[in-house]
Amino acid sequence: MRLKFTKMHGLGNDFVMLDGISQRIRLSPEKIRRLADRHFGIGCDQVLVVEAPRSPDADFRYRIFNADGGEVENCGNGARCFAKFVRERRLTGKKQLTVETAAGPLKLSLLDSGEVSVDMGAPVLEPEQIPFCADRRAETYPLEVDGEVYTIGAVSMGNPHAVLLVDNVDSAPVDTLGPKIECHERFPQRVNVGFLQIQSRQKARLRVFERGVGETRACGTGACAAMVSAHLRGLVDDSLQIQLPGGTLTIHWGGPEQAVTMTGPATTVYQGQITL
Ligand SMILES: N[C@@H](CCC[C@H](N)C(=O)O)C(=O)O
Repeated sequence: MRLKFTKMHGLGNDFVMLDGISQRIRLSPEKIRRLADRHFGIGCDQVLVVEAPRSPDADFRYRIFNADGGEVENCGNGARCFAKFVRERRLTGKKQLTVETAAGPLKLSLLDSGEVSVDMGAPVLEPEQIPFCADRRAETYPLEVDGEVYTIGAVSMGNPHAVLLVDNVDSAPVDTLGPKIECHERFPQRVNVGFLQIQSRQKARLRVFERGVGETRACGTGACAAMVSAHLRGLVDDSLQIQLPGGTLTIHWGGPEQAVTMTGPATTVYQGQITL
C-alpha cells in the first residue's frame, strides 16, 4: 500500500496526516506503529485519518491513533492540524468546520491570524464516564501509587485525563510517575497524565505524559483538562495561557456544563509518500 501523507505538528505534538477521502486506507495497529516509528517509519505521536462524514451535519470525520497503534477518542492538537490540513489539501474552502470524532462532533474555526480555535465540548466529570473508579464525583481524589498518596483531578475531554498540581514542572516526575498513573488500576482504559504548575490566575505551565505515547511536547486535550481541574479548584480565571514544552495554548472555560475552547497554532512540516 502506497500512501500520501502530510507531516504536521501542533506545538511539537506531531502527526502523520492521511487523506482517507482521495485514497483507500486500511491500517492495522502494526502499520500505525510503523508509521509512528521515529527510526523505521516517519515518526509521530499520533496518526490522524480524515474520512467522509457519516452525518449530513458534519463536514468530515477523523480517526486518531496513538503511536502504540491504539485508536483513541479525541485529540486537541490533532483537531487544529485537521482544520489546516483539509484547507491546504483543498478538501474544503470553509473556515468554519464541524468534524465527527469518536468523542462526538467538534466545531473548529480557522482564524485570520492563522491559528485555529476549537470548541472542545463540555468536560465530563462523572467518574464512571471518564472512566475512573471512585465512589462519587469530586473535585480531587486521593490516588495511591507505590504506597504514596497523590491528589489528582480526573476529567474526560472525550479522552481520560488525570491532573496533578506540582510546584515546578521542570522537576516534576513525569517519566517515572507518569507511566504508573497511566496504567493505574483505577483508570480501566488507562489515562493521560498532566503535571500542572499554576503561575497566576491567568498563566500556568504543563507537561503531559500521554497514554500510548509517553511525554509529548504538547497535549491539547491535556491543556483543556488541566484548565478544568484548576478552575474547579478555584485557582484560575476563565481564560488561561498554558505554556507547554512546545509552546502556548489559550484555553477558555466558564465553568461546569460549558464548553471548553482551545486556541493555538497548527504547522505543516512536509509532504511525502510511504510504501507500507
Ligand atoms: N495529543 C493529543 C491527545 C492524543 C490522545 C491521547 N494520547 C489519548 O490516548 O487519549 C491532544 O493534543 O489532545
